Amino acid sequence: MHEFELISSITSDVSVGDDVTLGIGDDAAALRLTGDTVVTTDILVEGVHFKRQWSPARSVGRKAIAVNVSDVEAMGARPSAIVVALAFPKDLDQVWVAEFEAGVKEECARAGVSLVGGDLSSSPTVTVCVTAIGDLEGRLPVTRSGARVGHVVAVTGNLGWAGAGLVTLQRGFASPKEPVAEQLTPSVPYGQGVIASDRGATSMLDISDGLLGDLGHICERSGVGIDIDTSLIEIPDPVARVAAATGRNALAFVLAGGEDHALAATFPTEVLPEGWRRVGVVVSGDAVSVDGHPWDGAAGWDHFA
Ligand SMILES: Nc1ncnc2c1ncn2[C@@H]1O[C@H](COP(=O)(O)OP(=O)(O)OP(=O)(O)O)[C@@H](O)[C@H]1O
Ligand SMILES: Cc1ncc(C[n+]2csc(CCOP(=O)(O)O)c2C)c(N)n1
Ligand SMILES: [Mg+2]
Repeated sequence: MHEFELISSITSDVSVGDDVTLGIGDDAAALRLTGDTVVTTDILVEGVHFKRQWSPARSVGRKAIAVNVSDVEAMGARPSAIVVALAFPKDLDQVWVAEFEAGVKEECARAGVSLVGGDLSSSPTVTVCVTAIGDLEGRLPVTRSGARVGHVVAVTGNLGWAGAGLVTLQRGFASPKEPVAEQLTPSVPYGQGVIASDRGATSMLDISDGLLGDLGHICERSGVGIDIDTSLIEIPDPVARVAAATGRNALAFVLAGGEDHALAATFPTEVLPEGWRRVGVVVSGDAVSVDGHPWDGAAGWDHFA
């Protein structure tokens, strides 16, 4: 199949939301948003973020959308639109590309975003770059810099699952299935970003590199410390099972495992929105601690370490 046939087959059945005034098919799309626009991009590279032996194409397509929309959620914006650039080897099976695009559309529907454009190229390995756009709808962005001493630190979504899934896959296993599924496609708590913003969240981010590492960004930008109270941390059963089977520390998966794309935020009061759970408190200082002590385990993911 040639490039333009491929584009037609990908874009023939795309439906869009009311904020799209011009969808796929021209040099650019047009959107009519009601407030300030948030824009974010994240890249997925074969061998770095996924392996084709581990991930069905559909999961890669879904993950590419999920990890980007979670950044829009983390700003307290309503996810609006997505563009997807895909580069892949010339000899890649066309079914792979079709399934990837099906995954993109499936996750767009789950996230409530419109696919409004993209790009295709050939490349030695599969690379996906997505840009996501969100509408603040009159709200202020929830940044990383608004945490103040005494605020409650809370999370919504899964923690530890994707990291446990990665270790499972690295050891050559495909089960337990739930953590593996979360590694292949994180379940982002869609809708919670706007809810947190409306409930007064003072800072927020999505957890891509591990809870402690990412909360460190809030500490740095807000000029505070954060203390995590491990008595408040639940260890999900499948995560505990992977830890036991691999001789690892289950708490380390939850605190330092990456790629769950849960949301973490600080709130000025104890009363949290439904679905959020308290994990700690903002303290004076400049770093994240665990039960009052520095964490001596591995920090979060670093692409260039
Ligand atoms: N190559 C780049 N050029 C310009 N800005 C960049 C570049 N890479 C990252 N940034 C910006 O730096 C900030 C932090 O980016 P980073 O990728 O660490 O955060 P993230 O996207 O939330 O996390 P993750 O990539 O782990 O999901 C963001 O504002 C991002 O737009
Ligand atoms: C094949 C394979 N090897 C390793 C990993 C683990 N991994 C890759 S990127 C990342 C952090 C988030 O990335 P980013 O900061 O780019 O969002 C993690 C934990 C994986 N998913 N697949
Ligand atoms: Mg990024």
